[in-house]
Amino acid sequence: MLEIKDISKTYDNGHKAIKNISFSIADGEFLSIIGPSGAGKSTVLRSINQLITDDSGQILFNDQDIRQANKQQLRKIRAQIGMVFQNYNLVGRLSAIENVLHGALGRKSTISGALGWYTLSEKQSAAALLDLVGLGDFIYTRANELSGGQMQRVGIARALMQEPKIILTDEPIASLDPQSTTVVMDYLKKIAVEMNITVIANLHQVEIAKKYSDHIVGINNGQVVFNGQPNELTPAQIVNVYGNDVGAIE
Ligand SMILES: Nc1ncnc2c1ncn2[C@@H]1O[C@H](COP(=O)(O)OP(=O)(O)OP(=O)(O)O)[C@@H](O)[C@H]1O
Repeated sequence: MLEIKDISKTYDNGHKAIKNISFSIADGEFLSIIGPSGAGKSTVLRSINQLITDDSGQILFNDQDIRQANKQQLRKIRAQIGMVFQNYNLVGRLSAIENVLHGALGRKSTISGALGWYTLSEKQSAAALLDLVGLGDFIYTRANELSGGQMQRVGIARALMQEPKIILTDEPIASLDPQSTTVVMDYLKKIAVEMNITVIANLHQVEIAKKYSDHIVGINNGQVVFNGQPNELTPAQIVNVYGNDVGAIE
């Protein structure tokens, strides 16, 4: 269970990016954050694993306030939060399985991680995760020889290698064609449903958010203007979230 309580963030240039944001997320829930460009979606996501520090509020992860965690506690919390990136963040010259194994680094000693020493069981897990995302035939393919959709599935397998409780993903499908979008979203959904991993995704396309989410939070100008189930997101609510940024709605 993750509870975001009243978080606000003003960047160093004085811009108030988010204001008193609150919402909560149940375990295994697929939550989408929607809103126009610049609304504050990435700021919220970055707050959750404290890539930026908020000015005020609480972020409770299983009742522990992430904002109050010391370095060691934060490392433990971050180990439970996997990230899936818009631009995949893979090492192109390394194979799919080597990229997935990088997901285990947080649990290894610095030396064995730096030397790329992985146990047989870690290698077996990485191969099984690639199989899970439909890439069993591409284990030894170099990442830069994969399609965008396949690279994103490697990114998902790498996040899973971390054995996370939560996956955070900022625009995971922004660089993908419609067919790859469906495949990647289907796998993210499967992870939430079958592995009970909470998925929090910033999404630009409302229809995709409605199709895949259990719960949607709409942000406009740094504030929550919608917090509910997809079927509660009526056309009027969508206008409320996007204002005049109609292009984003389609
Ligand atoms: N490091 C920063 N310093 C100053 N202002 C920032 C910084 N990062 C973001 N902002 C500003 O804060 C606001 C919210 O940004 P954020 O990236 O969270 O929005 P977003 O909803 O994710 O937008 P997009 O959909 O375009 O990615 C924007 O006005 C942005 O310009």
